[in-house]
Amino acid sequence: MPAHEQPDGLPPELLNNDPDGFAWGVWHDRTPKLIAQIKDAHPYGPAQRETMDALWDEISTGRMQPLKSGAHDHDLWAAWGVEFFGKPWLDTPFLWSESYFYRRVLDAVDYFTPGPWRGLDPFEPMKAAELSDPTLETDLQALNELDLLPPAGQGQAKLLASLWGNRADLGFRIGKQSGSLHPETEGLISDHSAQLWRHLGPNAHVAIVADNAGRELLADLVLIDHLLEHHLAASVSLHLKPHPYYVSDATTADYATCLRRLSQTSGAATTIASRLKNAAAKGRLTIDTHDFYCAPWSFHQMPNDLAARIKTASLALLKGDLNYRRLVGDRTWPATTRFADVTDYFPSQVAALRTLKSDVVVGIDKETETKLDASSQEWRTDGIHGLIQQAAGSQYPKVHQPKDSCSLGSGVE
Ligand SMILES: O=P(O)(O)OC[C@@]1(O)O[C@H](CO)[C@@H](O)[C@@H]1O
Repeated sequence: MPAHEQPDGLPPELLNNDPDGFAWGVWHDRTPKLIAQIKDAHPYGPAQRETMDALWDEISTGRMQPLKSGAHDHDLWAAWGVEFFGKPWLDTPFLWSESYFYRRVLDAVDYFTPGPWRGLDPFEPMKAAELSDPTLETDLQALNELDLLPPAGQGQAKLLASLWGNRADLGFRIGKQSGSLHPETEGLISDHSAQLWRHLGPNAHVAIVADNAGRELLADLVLIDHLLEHHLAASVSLHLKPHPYYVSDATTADYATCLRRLSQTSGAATTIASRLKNAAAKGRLTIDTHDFYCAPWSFHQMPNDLAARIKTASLALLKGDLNYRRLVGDRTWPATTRFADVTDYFPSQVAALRTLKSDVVVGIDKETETKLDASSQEWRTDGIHGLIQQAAGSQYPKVHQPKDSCSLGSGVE
């Protein structure tokens, strides 16, 4: 057995404690800046500020603590965190601990606590700033020219816009220069888009598991409209986060805001917004969510009720880096591992649209990997490279089986 493999045949999970790993920078550089930004963004009182500071102390010098005892989901997290609580944050898995960090931020700012701060999205000012960026108007006006292309060309352009919209992730930009943006296909290191389109048609039901609000969600909405308008889908369900997460992840409130923003730009954007509202009114565009979308586990542990809903889709389109980590497992997979091999447990046909922003990647051919490794680029994490991957089917042997689906406790749908 190769040295990097675990006895169960899976490569090890990515942890936080590798100074050369991507997670190291997240905890040492990005997290303190993010905590400072949240404190700056709202007129929080001393208790909330002290809790935020205490969280940073705990992460940087202490051991991971459970949620405060009054939290509605205290018991759930107590069970989920049993093997991690009491350990230094750096010695825990990257996927698990990052998710828990966002849960602790909501605790610190009283997001779930009955009282005046309940429901205030700590990341809202950062999301709003993106939607008021003056360059956004020009980008939305460009939709008018797109209308002049033949439908297939429009579709491909909108698919790529939805992919590259994922570059605009706000959490990722903290502490980084915004990289030079490549138009269209430059930077695309794996492209199964031709295969993806084959799953679509007048009777298709598409589930889009969204990632970020702002520019990315706007691009997703434009793509959804295209699918519905051009008979590439009979219906689309847009899966959003049930509460704020990973800074810019899209919630229902963000969806409503993005639709409003679309309708504020005259021409094609307004037309798209009104078609989408119409599709929503007719039940062709539905919104879905589940607490599991903010749980710290990979999709192998997707609860049965969510899996049953996803299973109705002809194709599930998973957006972004975090959904990719959860789909393939946040592990040290060799980059040449077949995408189909690590995703065939998923309840439906699945495609990933992802800008690479963390260490994990699969489905890259050897030649491409060698070329990228030889370049001076940090191609796995620089937020510039992207992929569109789709498993051709389940003709490959399963590399691993789904684990037992996770329990979300009582009171959760
Ligand atoms: O899912 P997204 O929005 O594309 O990316 C989320 C992300 O920015 O957050 C993590 C770092 O905090 C990384 O996994 C990833 O780069």
